Amino acid sequence: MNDLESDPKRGGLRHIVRLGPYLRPVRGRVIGSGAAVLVSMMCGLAIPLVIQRILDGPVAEGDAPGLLWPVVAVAVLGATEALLFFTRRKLIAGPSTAVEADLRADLYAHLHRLPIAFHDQWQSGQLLSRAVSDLSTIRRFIAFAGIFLVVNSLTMVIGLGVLFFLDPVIGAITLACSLPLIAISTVFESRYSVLSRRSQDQEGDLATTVEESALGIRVLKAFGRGPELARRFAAEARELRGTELAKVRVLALLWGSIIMLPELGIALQLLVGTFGIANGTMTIGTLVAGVTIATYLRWPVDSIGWLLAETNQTATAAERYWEVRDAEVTITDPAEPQRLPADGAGLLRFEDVRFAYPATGGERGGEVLSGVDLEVRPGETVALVGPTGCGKTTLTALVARLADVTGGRVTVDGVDVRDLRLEELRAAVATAFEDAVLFSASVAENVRLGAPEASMEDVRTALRVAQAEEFVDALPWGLDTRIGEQGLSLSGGQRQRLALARAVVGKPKVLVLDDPLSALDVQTEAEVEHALRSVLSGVTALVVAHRPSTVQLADRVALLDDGRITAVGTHSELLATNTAYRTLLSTLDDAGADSERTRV
Ligand SMILES: Nc1ncnc2c1ncn2[C@@H]1O[C@H](COP(=O)(O)OP(=O)(O)OP(=O)(O)O)[C@@H](O)[C@H]1O
Repeated sequence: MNDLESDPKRGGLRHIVRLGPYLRPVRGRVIGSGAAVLVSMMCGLAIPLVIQRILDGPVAEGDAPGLLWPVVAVAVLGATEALLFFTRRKLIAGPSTAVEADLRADLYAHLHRLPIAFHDQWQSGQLLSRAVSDLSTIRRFIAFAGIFLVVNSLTMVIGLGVLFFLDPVIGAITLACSLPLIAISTVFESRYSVLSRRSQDQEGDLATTVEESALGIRVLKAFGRGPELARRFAAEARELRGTELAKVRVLALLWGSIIMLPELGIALQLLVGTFGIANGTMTIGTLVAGVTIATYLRWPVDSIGWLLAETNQTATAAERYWEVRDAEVTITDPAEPQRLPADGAGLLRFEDVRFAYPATGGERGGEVLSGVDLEVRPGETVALVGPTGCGKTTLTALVARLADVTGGRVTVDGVDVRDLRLEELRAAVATAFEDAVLFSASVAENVRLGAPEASMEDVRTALRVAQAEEFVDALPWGLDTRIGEQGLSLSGGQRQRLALARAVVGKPKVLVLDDPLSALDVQTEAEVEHALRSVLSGVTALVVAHRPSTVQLADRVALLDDGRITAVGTHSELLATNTAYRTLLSTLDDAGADSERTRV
């Protein structure tokens, strides 16, 4: 999902308006903060009017004692202005960060609910930049740009009104110089919004590159691909720089016009005012007050373009945020959930199961599974074998509903997995993957991800089953040892055994293992499988097998080929009767032997 450029005509503001429900709980403080800054600006506007009175009154008449109250008024107005500015900051800091935190928490929770298919299609860097920099942009808008856009517009209107009241000519000159600014800002806004979206997407791409390089650092180092990646990164960074420079050019053009026009206006006011004073149609106080107000209005007028740019950037950030939040959660609890039978022993069945990946890049995804029928009886271990890419992993993902069948059904104890609440299904079915991902947490916390309520005794039993207790006890803090990002400080075999412990800790009825033993040496693999069998004798297990040794430990073997189960039987039956199985096994043999040689 890259380089989506927003169409300015689509009305980016609606993406900001959709943030409304998040602002509702803090609206009192947001409005209070806006009111504080508006009153503070009004105090600033009032000061030139008092100055007018001073110049045309006590100063013109040489009345020194008459200066006292106007001077006190200026001091009080100045102090109030400063105090209210401070109040604005204090009022808005809490709400803006609270909204940012709520948006971020909801995004994170939504990411967890979204199906694997969503995560397959989105780069993690794009998600990261939306969760971090786009939300910071939204926070800045709530705390600053949003409020000032309203307050500065109001100040402009009120200030112009005061100028017209003071002297219609001075008012008209200021208005004439402000109107072109609004036109220029509108043109600038549409150009800036396209650039702003582009730069935010490019930032996401950069984040993806950094993240993938950090995760794959071993591969990159082993293949000596660091310099090439660095060149690619530099090219991406240059592209982002180009977009940022284009943004600066648009801003520079805008600022040029913004600075020039008000200066021109002040020059004209001085000219007209000097003639007015000479003709006796204007007082010195009125001219000074008019020029001071026009100068005071420069910030509200000047800032409009910049505030519109911030609004644009926020609209883009909000659009990017909602793109993720609007992604459909396709795997949900059923409307009328069923329960698993209390006396169910864990019968797993695939009935005419079909599956096709969603279409990507305009191409329709072909069917990977086209009518799979398979029964794994309670307590039985079935090994799933088949040529590479035939759909073994895909089939295992359907049991715990990491993806949903596109035809047929998967049942556990006779209940369609789609009729179960996800929580109940995932407590009954545990999955361990080929890639043993561990999290930055203690050993115990990593194992407990499989069953958060598990007692310390349950954790120990699971570790024992997975032949992991011994090495965990040898770690510096035993079960409390924090393991590094993705458990990188552990060996591949240790990580696999912890992943196995995590799968069995909840005592599931059905265990789905997607070749989780691939990183173990033959002896440890046999120990783990032996322990798994003896301790969890009541578990139904479907194991994707890439090694003959794994196949031999299963009660039966199912051969998946061309989207269907083409043979089921014991290892020796299939060996004796099925040519395709014999051929496949000889390739597995070779692969197994190769991997053993690699280890030696
Ligand atoms: N997320 C995905 N989107 C589209 N196609 C996919 C996706 N994941 C897998 N496939 C395709 O589906 C087919 C089956 O993949 P799967 O990983 O299930 O095979 P496998 O039998 O487990 O392979 P292996 O033995 O190599 O692990 C392959 O052609 C693969 O390219």
